[in-house]
Amino acid sequence: MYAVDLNNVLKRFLNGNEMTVLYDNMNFRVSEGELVVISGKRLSGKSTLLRMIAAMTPPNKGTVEVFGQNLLNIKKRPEWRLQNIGFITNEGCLIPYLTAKQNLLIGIPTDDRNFARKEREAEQILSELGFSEETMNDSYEALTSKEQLLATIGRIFMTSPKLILADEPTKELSGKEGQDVLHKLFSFAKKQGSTVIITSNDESIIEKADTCFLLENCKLQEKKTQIQ
Ligand SMILES: Nc1ncnc2c1ncn2[C@@H]1O[C@H](COP(=O)(O)OP(=O)(O)OP(=O)(O)O)[C@@H](O)[C@H]1O
Repeated sequence: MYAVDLNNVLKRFLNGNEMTVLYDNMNFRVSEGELVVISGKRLSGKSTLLRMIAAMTPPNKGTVEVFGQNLLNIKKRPEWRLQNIGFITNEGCLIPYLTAKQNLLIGIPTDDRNFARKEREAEQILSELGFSEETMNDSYEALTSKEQLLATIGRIFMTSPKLILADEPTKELSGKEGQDVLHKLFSFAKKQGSTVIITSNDESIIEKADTCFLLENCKLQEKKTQIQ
């Protein structure tokens, strides 16, 4: 079974009278535990591909399967997403008015008998990611871009999703900062056996991939990375 399996996918959008075809008869397979980077020009459809894998937008034709499940057959998509997917984007993945720590604890009621243990776990994760007691109790929107990305990664560490999708996560960070943050994410994913699909045109990220694809002319083509 593949982590992700797209078969003969067509995806298009109608904007006014203009039809944009993003993918035509596209196939894409990712094995469990693989680290895949997808690169491509602006507006080639990288973000849409991740959104499709997260069951946020359907294909017009073809099938999208995640861990063997055809996404069209999922009844409760938000629940399915919460259970299976960690999604990192630049648009802010966490709740702005909650603190970094509260964001890690979403879904765990304060009267849950495991709450205190989970709270300690959240503190430990955030502290390992470089948060002080003060910053972990700051509202998410008060954090810097780097801290917001780290908090999102903290949420991923807390929930251990089987599939991690990251849409140009380091776009707002300097090269070195971005690499440090992603290094933490990649080590975690390898340890947990999580599958990672990341969109980026950054060579330093591409060279970490097990497999790299280029999205071009409505298809994904495997691209040799520099170290292969
Ligand atoms: N919901 C939508 N409705 C209409 N058009 C859309 C929708 N979502 C995406 N598009 C169009 O699909 C195209 C690809 O967008 P997408 O954001 O997937 O590309 P991208 O490769 O991630 O771009 P970038 O590198 O700029 O982030 C764009 O032309 C966009 O306008």
